[in-house]
Amino acid sequence: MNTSEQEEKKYLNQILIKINKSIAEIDDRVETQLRDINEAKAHLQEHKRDMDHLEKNAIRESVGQIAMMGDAAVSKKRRLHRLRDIPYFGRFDFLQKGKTKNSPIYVGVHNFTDEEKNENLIFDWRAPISSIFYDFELGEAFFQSKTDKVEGEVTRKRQYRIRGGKMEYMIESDLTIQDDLLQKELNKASSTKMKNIVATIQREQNAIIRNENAYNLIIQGVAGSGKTSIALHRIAYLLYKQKDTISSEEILIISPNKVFASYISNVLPELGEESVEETSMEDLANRLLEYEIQFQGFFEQVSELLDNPPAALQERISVKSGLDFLRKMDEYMVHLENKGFDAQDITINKKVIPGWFIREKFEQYNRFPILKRFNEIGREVVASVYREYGYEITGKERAQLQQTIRKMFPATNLRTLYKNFYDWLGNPKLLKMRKGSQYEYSDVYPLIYLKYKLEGIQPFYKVKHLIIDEMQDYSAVQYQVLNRMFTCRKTILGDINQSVNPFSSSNLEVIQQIISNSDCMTMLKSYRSTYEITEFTKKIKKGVMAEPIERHGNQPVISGFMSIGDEIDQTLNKLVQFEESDHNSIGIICKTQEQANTLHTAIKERGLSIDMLDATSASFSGGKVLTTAHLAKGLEFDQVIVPFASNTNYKTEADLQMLYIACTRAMHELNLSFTGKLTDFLKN
Ligand SMILES: Nc1ncnc2c1ncn2[C@@H]1O[C@H](COP(=O)(O)OP(=O)(O)OP(=O)(O)O)[C@@H](O)[C@H]1O
Repeated sequence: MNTSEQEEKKYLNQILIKINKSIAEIDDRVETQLRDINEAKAHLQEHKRDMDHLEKNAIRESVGQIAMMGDAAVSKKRRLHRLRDIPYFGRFDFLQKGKTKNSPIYVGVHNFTDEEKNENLIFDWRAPISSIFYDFELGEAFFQSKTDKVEGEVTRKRQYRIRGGKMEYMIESDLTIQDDLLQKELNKASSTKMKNIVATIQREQNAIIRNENAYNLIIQGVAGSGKTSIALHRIAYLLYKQKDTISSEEILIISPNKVFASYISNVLPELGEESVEETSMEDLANRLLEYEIQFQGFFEQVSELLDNPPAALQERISVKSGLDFLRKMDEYMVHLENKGFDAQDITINKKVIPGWFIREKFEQYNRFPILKRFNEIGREVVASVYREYGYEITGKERAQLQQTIRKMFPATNLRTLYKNFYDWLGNPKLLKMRKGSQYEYSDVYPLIYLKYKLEGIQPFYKVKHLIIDEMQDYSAVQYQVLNRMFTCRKTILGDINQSVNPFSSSNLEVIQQIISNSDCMTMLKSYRSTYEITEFTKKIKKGVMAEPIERHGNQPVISGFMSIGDEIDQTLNKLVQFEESDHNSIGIICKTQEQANTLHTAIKERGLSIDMLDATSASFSGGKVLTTAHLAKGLEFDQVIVPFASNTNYKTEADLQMLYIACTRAMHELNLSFTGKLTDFLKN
């Protein structure tokens, strides 16, 4: 039963031998299959002339089948290679009620079966029985099998750290075990890509990952609570549990930007699943608007708001993001329906088609969006002229007819109708175009909503599960559009305290109001930062309920300077010191891109290097990074420096959010600096 560590190591070696044997068997099998394919192809080539159609097809089919078996073997081999590195990370001994013999259950990233003995040696972390590992300590326990609740007792529990097939350590379970391994994991320096947390998933996180009952699941979690990690593990879980009904191509993630997407890109492959498609609200908008409309990006909108925004801009943004605005748009649609279409008599070849007939057809086709009705009305007119007068309308007359019908409606162009909407609203100033006929970002989703109403847009039926990260950054209008475009199940996650645009953000109530049939789960424990950093950030945003993990480090330091030059100098010194530290990454996080640019120039002048992230960046490489709070959202660094924390730089509600986001990116160390007076947000 592998009681001692020595026995565990011996057992590990036996497992590795079996895994290696399986790999060798697959290699043999693939080699044979390859030979079979080549022989079949050669045979086909040689005897092509003597074969009939059916014989040729039979050979091609069998080559296809062997190739498919080959593909399956390759992916199995990939899984075995992963197991060879880390075969398992946990074990528990479960004595099922009514049985006398308990069996050790080893839990790993994948299943592994001894095919000769037909014995499961490693259980996939997503298997029903593996939930015991996450949900229970020693004592009574149960799991839900496909059909029953299976009860029993956990008599032993262990966790292992195995890397490269070598056991680095093993922890025997008592009640605090989870914390021991978790502490070790969290103490580690950051990595360039987000890691899987499969060995240390916490109970409340497990409940979210395995929640299959909720049709839509909304997760509000404090900074660093593992929302993104959990969402990715949930995808892996659903792909495993519902493999007959959902595949990775049918899952879509809406994430804030390409940098973030690159940062999280390793988690699913590490868990043995294919990556899933990722998009952003802007990419999606372009798709829905068929790339025909130019608009400002979200990043630019946020930048404008951080730079003394005019009150009118703030008003335009907040008006256009609320549910009331949508109601107005719906009223406008009713107005267009009732009063917009001005049906008139039409004369074709001296034959009159009365206006009432045209109106009747307009109303009869009300299951079509308005702009899609005109062709139908035209068809009806053609048929009726033939029926009533026995006259067949010519091609030219037909084109003329269509044009006449279209003219009965104020416009058929989305842009014009959108503009008309503001005139109808009695507030034309609410629409302000940017240079080059570019729309403001706040107009993009209202435009899509109007397009949907006027022309109809086909929903993305192929997507069977939609994940929306950073939910707080999307407006009610955006949720309405998403809800119509994606009729599938959704997992929506975010943190209202990390909104980068307070004028258009959505809180939980708004989201729940729009995404009906949703369950909400809250995560309060914060895993990313040390106790000291989490407590510090809680003072910046009062009322945040984050519970810090008991992992201690240095107190955050705030340094004041007499001149900006001195402040920049110290920032550069810190960058030099970082090279000698144990840390893998440092993030210098500014409020605005302009400030980041200033620092970048100073860094280069000093002959130092740093990776600057801006709105055009597409990947995250860790190490030394200079960026803005907006782009740093979702990322994390061993050490964070927040420069320019003065009362002139951080003074508005939007600034406060940025400061909070910047500070919560720090895992182990946080330094802030200012010139002149410290921002009030840091005085407590
Ligand atoms: N159970 C866990 N075991 C180990 N590490 C964990 C666990 N939960 C979270 N973490 C770590 O905490 C950090 C934060 O996780 P993640 O980025 O998923 O949180 P988040 O809630 O999305 O954060 P934010 O909203 O602040 O961007 C990551 O380093 C992640 O690996």
